Amino acid sequence: GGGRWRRSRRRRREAAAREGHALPGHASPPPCWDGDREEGKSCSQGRASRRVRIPTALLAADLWASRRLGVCAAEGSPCAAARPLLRLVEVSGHGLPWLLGTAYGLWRSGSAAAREVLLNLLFALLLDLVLVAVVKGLVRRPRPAHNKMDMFATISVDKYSFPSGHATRAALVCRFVLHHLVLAAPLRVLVVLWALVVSLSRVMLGRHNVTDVLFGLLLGYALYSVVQYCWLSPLSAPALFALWSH
Ligand SMILES: CC(C)=CCC/C(C)=C/COP(=O)(O)O
Repeated sequence: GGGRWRRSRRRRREAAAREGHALPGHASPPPCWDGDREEGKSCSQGRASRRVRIPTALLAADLWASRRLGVCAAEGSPCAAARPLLRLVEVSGHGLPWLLGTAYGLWRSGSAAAREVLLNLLFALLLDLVLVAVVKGLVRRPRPAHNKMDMFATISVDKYSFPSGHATRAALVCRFVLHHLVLAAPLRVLVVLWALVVSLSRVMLGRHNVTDVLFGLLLGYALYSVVQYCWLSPLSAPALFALWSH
């Protein structure tokens, strides 16, 4: 009796996973993701090379929390009125304004010290873009099903979700600015708040799942340590700095 009940329950769970919906008492069933199919579909239908296995309970909790927090994901969402504001927050953490702004600052900078800091910020931003693109391309986690893909200036790997590029940039820039700029305490708090709001807004806009953002923050935090370790200076990279002396 017990064995048959367990078998039939397992069959129902597998069928639910194939169809991408949850059983009563189970937040979400998918056991893995495959970058070319919507998350929540059975991996038995995907190609082995594209599969990423992660604990089912963690994935289910992640999908459940991300759906609940995606309150500005579309026009009909509970907090749709806040969507335009969050899209402005999105622009504030986008790679393009940061790259262009830093390059412009570098071009206009009058002091050697400012040039050194800006050159390292540019290096950090480029390293971040490459690293995120590589991880997205390897992991191939699809964006949440409730995401509306209306972001500006994306590259091909941006159809993938893990990790959040905005979250890595927010953590990286936050650490960089706090370390290299002399700011009054209220401004330092604002910088940290900006990084947190950019990260939270990724889930609220439906762009990302919670784990994409948490991993992105960790990656950006760690990346800053790499940038500090490889710090470019007139001593370590004389050829680069010689570009400005002519
Ligand atoms: C085109 C350039 C220079 C950068 C792309 C920036 C971008 C669109 C990142 C995606 O961020 P999320 O992974 O947080 O959605």
